[in-house]
Amino acid sequence: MPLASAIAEIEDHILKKYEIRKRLGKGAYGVVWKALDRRTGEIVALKKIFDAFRNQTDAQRTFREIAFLQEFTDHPNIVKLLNVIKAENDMDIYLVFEFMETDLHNVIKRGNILKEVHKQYIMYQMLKATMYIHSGNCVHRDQKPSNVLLDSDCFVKLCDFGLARSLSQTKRQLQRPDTDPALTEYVATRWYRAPEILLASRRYTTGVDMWSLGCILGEMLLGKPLFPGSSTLNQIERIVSAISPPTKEEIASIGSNYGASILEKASSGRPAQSLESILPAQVDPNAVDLLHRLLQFSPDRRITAAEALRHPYVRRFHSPTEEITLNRDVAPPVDDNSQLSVLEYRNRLYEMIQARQAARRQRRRDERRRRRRQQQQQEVEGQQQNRQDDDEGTVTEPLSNADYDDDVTQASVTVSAPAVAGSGASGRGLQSASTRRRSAGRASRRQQQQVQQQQVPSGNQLSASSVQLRRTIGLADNSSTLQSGTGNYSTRGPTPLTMTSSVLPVFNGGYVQTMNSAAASAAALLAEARRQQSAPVAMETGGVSGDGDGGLYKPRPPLSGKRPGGYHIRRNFAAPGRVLAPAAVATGASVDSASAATTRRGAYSLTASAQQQSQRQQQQQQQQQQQPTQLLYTGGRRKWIN
Ligand SMILES: Nc1ncnc2c1ncn2[C@@H]1O[C@H](COP(=O)(O)OP(=O)(O)OP(=O)(O)O)[C@@H](O)[C@H]1O
Repeated sequence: MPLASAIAEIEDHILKKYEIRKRLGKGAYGVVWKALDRRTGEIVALKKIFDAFRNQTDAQRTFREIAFLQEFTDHPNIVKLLNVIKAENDMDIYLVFEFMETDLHNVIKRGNILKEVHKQYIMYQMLKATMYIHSGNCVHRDQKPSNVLLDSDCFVKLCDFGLARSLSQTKRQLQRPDTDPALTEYVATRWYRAPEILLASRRYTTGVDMWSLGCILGEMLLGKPLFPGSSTLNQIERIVSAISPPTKEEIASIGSNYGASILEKASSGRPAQSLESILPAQVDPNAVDLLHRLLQFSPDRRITAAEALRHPYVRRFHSPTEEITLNRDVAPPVDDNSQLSVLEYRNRLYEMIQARQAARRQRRRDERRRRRRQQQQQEVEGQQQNRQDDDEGTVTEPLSNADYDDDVTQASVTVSAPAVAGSGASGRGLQSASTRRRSAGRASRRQQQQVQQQQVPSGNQLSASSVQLRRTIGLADNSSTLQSGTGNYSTRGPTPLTMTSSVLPVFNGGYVQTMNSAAASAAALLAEARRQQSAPVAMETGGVSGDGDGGLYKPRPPLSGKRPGGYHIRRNFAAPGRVLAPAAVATGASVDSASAATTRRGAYSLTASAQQQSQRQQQQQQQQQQQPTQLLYTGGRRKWIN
């Protein structure tokens, strides 16, 4: 559809806020566009749900989608709803989401793009999101490749919660004698529908999502849908011909005579195959094993998301600290079982929108106040320090640290050159230690101010969904080894934030502590930025081994050719205790040896020598050789190339 006619579908008050860039996709309920938020410069996905309150079912679906998205907003693998805007005609609704570059359906369709490591990483992230939803006693019920959004780093976000349901509310409903069976029926996409749903069982569990995940895994392995049934009967036929046949007890447990008779009919049709015979011969045996465990006829036998996260297929990504759960039942504010009138749903939704707007305004006010206070405080501190420096005499220029700079420029993100006070051994030791410390401190403050004064870049320079972390680090040294340091972090984007982490004195071999502290500061800043912006923010930092960013990295399969190295920048930080320095990631070494490696690196930055430099270059070359197969992502949707 040409952009002009797309724009004609969008109301003026929306166009004032968002500049439409292109159409991204269309589902049964809405059209999604890529758009620029004119206020923040952020690129977003704008979904228009047409006639959102056409009837009770649609009104309930719209309400549920928004309610569940709000509940699950804290999970990194679930798409974030940034805004909900009502239409002037009171019929449509606009949802604003963080933007993702493509979806899994499009990627699979392009053929041969996903390497094994990508499939594993996608499954891992899907399992994480699913475990989170299930831990809130909810089911998504519509997992399929087009609802798996992806970016060029192979980062996954699950979307479309229009069919999500709370199992605690469903359980209460089933206990009621007057239960209307129609309420438990739903129309998820057939190819990903679990057998119990196809067979009209009224007892559904989190197992329905696990089945869909099996179908998604099968589709990634096969390169096309695993069970593309043309009707409900044909769907069941395809399933029973490929998986182990259900036992009599399993059939009886469906609790539906209709289901049992359909199953009988389907089983007598097609000749039995096996999953292995459908899949290509060279498929990873771990993938086949996980597939078998997901595609069990009986939901009780199906592997759970929590169990699957420990499966060998996703082992290389398994990280318990990142596999978070919700320790409460999630339920939408209107009980799923009490159907309201169309008007009631609409009014409840409008109330929700107003409450969100008020909360956002308040957050902005608080943020402005906080920034003003912070600025005043920094000015006072700066004046005090300058007075103190002047009292003490000599002012010298900060020492540069070219080595450190070298390291930093390897990464693709902005990292300011640090001011590092060197030891005598560095050959720059003519100044006194106290002068060096003062000048480094002054330079660090100056840099911090420069970072704060940075203009917020416009949306095309920086996607605000990926607020960049700028980092300056000043290391003060008073012996030949690294002893203490501070890391200054700041985010850029709609609401720039800064933070300084003071690192407790550490000793040679204790560099991990520095890294832990850096990770903790970065994580705290990220949380704060998220809180203040009610928007998805991520931080990025760069560097290589020993730059104090431990814990911010994670091995991940690069889908993008943009960043070198066998590790990728981490968007959501693990608990500070978990340190995975790039050196360790690249070599598969443990944290202890990462610590040792980074300590050497720390010492190196202070005592540069040609020999160490060549050692480091060799190490970098090795790291580059070890990186997994890379894909080039040339930007834009559907532009994935090998
Ligand atoms: N945040 C996003 N960023 C980029 N593309 C998106 C985003 N959200 C949705 N899309 C694209 O739009 C398509 C439709 O979105 P969505 O599934 O939310 O619509 P729907 O009408 O609810 O679909 P369905 O027919 O599956 O119910 C997705 O498959 C995806 O390609």
